[in-house]
Amino acid sequence: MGKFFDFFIHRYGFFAHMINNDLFTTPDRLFIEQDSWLFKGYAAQSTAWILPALREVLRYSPLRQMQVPGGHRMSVRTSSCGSLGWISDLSGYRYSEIDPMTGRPWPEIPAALLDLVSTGAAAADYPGFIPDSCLINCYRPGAKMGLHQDKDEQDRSAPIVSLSFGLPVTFMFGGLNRRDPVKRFPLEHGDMLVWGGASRMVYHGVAPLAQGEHPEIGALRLNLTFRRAGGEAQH
Ligand SMILES: O=C(O)CCC(=O)C(=O)O
Ligand SMILES: [Fe+2]
Repeated sequence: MGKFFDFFIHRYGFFAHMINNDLFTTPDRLFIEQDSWLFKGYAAQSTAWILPALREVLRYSPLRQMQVPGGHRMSVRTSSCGSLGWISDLSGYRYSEIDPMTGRPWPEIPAALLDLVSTGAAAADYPGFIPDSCLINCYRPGAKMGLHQDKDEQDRSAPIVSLSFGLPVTFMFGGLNRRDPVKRFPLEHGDMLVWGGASRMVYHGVAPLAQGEHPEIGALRLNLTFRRAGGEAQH
């Protein structure tokens, strides 16, 4: 009865939450795995302010294809905002306070996005989540991200909150070992995926993006991944 019971408890919890919160655009959250939830269309009605804010961030710290330690470049174009940004180069993966492309600190995470994400995390039972890093991933058709764990963060008690916009993609949600079975489900425009707790270190990735044209975003998928990368002292 485990999952069935869980479903009812969380369903009830969700509606209780909704009464006090009108930010939600869809009245549901879907159980993915222990401590992990999918909120369909959570941010779909917020693109009128999210996209201009993002454009501003990317004017300051542009998208680029980072080099991985093996030498080739990622198919995904990335940038960051927040006090720490995720970077990759020949010497490895890590977080940096400075954008290596501009030599300046990363731009701030727009305040309204912080609010949206903290509210979303709370609805997934992670109250008080304040990310210090937002990785911006931009996929063109064909771009993908292989199965990996997010393990460059110091504070693994915090969840990961991910918002997707534009073209749909197949998300792969595995287990704690690379060979564990992988659940596959679509991430579509406005979806929010929150994972943490017992699932914080799961292997995950996205399948190659299929061709298409999204009415608002064009032939792209944008993914914003909010994390707590530094220790408690980082804000
Ligand atoms: O694009 C996505 O949905 C996943 C991104 C991701 O896993 C990462 O940036 O670490
Ligand atoms: Fe990841």
